[in-house]
Amino acid sequence: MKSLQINHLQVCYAQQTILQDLNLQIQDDDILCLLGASGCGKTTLLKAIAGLVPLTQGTIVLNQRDLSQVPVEQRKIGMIFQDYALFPHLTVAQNIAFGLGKTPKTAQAEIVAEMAALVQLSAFLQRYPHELSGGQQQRVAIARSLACKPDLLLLDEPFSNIDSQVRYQLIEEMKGILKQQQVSAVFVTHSKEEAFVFADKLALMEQGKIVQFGEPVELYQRPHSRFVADFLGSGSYLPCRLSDPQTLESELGQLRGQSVLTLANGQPIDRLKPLFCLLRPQMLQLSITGKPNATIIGRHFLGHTFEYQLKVGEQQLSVYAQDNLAIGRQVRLAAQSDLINLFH
Ligand SMILES: Nc1ncnc2c1ncn2[C@@H]1O[C@H](COP(=O)(O)OP(=O)(O)OP(=O)(O)O)[C@@H](O)[C@H]1O
Repeated sequence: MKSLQINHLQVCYAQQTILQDLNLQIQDDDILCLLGASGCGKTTLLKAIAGLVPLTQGTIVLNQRDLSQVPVEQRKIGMIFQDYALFPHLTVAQNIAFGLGKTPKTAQAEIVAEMAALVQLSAFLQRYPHELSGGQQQRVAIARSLACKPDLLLLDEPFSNIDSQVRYQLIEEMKGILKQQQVSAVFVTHSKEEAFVFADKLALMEQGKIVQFGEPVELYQRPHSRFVADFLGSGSYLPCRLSDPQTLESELGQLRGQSVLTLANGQPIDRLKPLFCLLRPQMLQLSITGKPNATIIGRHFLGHTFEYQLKVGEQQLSVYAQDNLAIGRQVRLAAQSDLINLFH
């Protein structure tokens, strides 16, 4: 079975610990995203997997092979950077063929043709990198990496230089190509939107540690901490209290869980501590009928919808709504209760 396993990894630069006790596992052709704030150690983790920085502790195992003693060039790992790192004096065909030195020339030509077709650049084989768009250059970089049949592809902010208009189309294409070629990938990004579109698995990092790992939808809908909740999307924390093990009381009325309520991290609720319920804007419904319980105190027009800031008691909440409503208007706000995330 294909897999990447990282166990108790520690990496230090000089006296500073950058990654500590980091554990991670992906399987088959999963695409893993490393997401986190600047300086949290994402690139360092990529470099550790590639063999470009030494490990202080721990192991990295790729397809049951411990990489500890395996030199960079024998790891069967491809790397793609945000600046594509193409050779400017080589054509597209020569760039794609670059890593195929030992392969006979006729086989090289076949692989180049196959890879160029895969990334839809068959008509561009004789061009030089400066004659290509950013997206096309990135496709060449991917074709060059895949030509060597890697076991794993590492991508460091691969889409950050791509125009936002074509970025998501390129991401979809790249995802399709990696799935077709059955190649696992680990990629780094600052953008949660890119992570949601490209990743099968998401590892959210904070100060050299993975704070939550899982499918993107799982992290978004079931964040284990406020840090994860806030990193992945906007939301407000509504004070509430437990009236029975399955029911919450708040300024928005009652919220009822499908089973006994716990904190978002699975720990039991401490009834002596203040309790807050995470409410994403899309979990709230604003209505102009019904008994008002909220006042509009701010609004932004987003094109496809409005985002309103509402005051509910002493609390401020954000909500999306289609209606064009004035600041100061009293409205009725209700919360959807099937996704309750509670924090102290
Ligand atoms: N060669 C180095 N020597 C010493 N410290 C380094 C070195 N490279 C990176 N660091 C430090 O290690 C920490 C993690 O850096 P890293 O590049 O892995 O972060 P990152 O999450 O990829 O950040 P960004 O999103 O800004 O690229 C930072 O504090 C950085 O200053």
